[in-house]
Amino acid sequence: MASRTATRTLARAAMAARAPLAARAFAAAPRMATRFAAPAAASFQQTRGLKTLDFGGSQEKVYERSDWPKEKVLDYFKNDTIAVLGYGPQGHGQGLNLRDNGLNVIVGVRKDGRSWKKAVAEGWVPGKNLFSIEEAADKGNIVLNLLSDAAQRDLWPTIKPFITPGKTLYFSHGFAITYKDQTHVEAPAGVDVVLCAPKGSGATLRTLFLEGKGLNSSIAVFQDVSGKAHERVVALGVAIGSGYLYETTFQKEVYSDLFGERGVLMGAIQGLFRAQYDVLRAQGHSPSEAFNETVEEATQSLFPLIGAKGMDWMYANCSVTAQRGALDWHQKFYDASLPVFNELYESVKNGSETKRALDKNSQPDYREQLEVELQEIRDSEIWRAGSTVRSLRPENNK
Ligand SMILES: NC(=O)C1=CN([C@@H]2O[C@H](COP(=O)(O)OP(=O)(O)OC[C@H]3O[C@@H](n4cnc5c(N)ncnc54)[C@H](OP(=O)(O)O)[C@@H]3O)[C@@H](O)[C@H]2O)C=CC1
Ligand SMILES: CC(=O)[C@](C)(O)C(=O)O
Ligand SMILES: [Mg+2]
Ligand SMILES: [Mg+2]
Repeated sequence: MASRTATRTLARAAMAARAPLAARAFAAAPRMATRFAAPAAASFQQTRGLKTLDFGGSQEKVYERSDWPKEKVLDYFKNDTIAVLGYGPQGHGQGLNLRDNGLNVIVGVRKDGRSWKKAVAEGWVPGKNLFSIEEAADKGNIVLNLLSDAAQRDLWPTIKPFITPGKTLYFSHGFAITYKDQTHVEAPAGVDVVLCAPKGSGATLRTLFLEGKGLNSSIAVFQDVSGKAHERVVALGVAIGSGYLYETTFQKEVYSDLFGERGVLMGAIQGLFRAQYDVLRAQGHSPSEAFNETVEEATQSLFPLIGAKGMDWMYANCSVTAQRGALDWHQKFYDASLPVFNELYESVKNGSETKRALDKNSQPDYREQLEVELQEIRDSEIWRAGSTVRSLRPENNK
């Protein structure tokens, strides 16, 4: 019921949005698009670093790292030991960025596992700043729980005794706390519980930091015992290498994140690429043509234009033939996918997605199982064709 009402509401919103879109005569040539480009978001208040900005008509607060220069961050955390539990993509990115920022940071992972070896290879020293999960949780007064979400459930009874009053417990996902009926992770008494969720891969968090840039992250406070939880999570967000921070709640973060990664960011794009490629192949196009027209042109040419200046900018840099056709067809794709997105959101909200992630990713061979499916993707024609196409990029072909 609820999802049907939501579908109807969204469909109505879509109808309302359609008219002005058509009327806006999107046939703008590139130079027109530049002239009529929307003004940069207006800033209404600015206490250095904190701004209220207009996001498409809604006012939201964002925090920028300009309010937290390196010396201030160093001073702020001078008496703290930051323990990073887990060394997956986020443990790696956040841990190394904290270390390079000069903070007192230690890593906790299970001894001699894959993460332990990776941490040693990246300069963490056993007994100095690399410990078992229990030892690190004990030594740290700010504990960054960056274990896999399934391990956060399974190891909570082990970690909990070390999260004593006065400490700060930090997550990069609202998963464990929001779905506490499934994870049994309850905020411990006397502890600040905060979230800073980088909106991108840990690898990108690291590479952007090294380039002097920053990934955006969302922040939230679930439990504020010290009265300083908000300030501390902003400082931590900056210290791990975020560019700017926007506010959310644990629940909003986990709903949107699980939805987005299953949707456009990963699952939906994989499905769309595959469907288009299969039609082209069935109609007699060669693998290289099908791949180029589906993936290579998207990632190498058109999608970066969306990233640079928005959807209308990508349109404006394509032929008017392409613009006319894509504007006409986009609605059909919207209509076809809207019910799937609604079904997905419902599946996130009712706990089915988290239940499956917890069940699957707590199996002893979960990584091998995932790898089997990744290998199937790698072995499929589309991605084998892609490998050859990538090898032909001049920069890969020296
Ligand atoms: N990947 C990303 O870029 C993003 C992730 N997040 C969130 O950040 C958190 C960390 O995710 P991510 O960095 O991807 O890490 P992973 O999900 O890949 O988890 C990796 C860590 O969990 C450890 N682990 C898994 N199972 C166990 C176990 N049974 N006992 C002990 N350790 C275990 C692994 O250790 P070992 O190697 O020893 O198995 C490894 O150090 C999650 O909450 C995730 O949702 C948020 C934003 C983006
Ligand atoms: C990279 C990221 O933010 C994801 C896709 O949500 C995740 O890895 O969980
Ligand atoms: Mg995410
Ligand atoms: Mg995620």
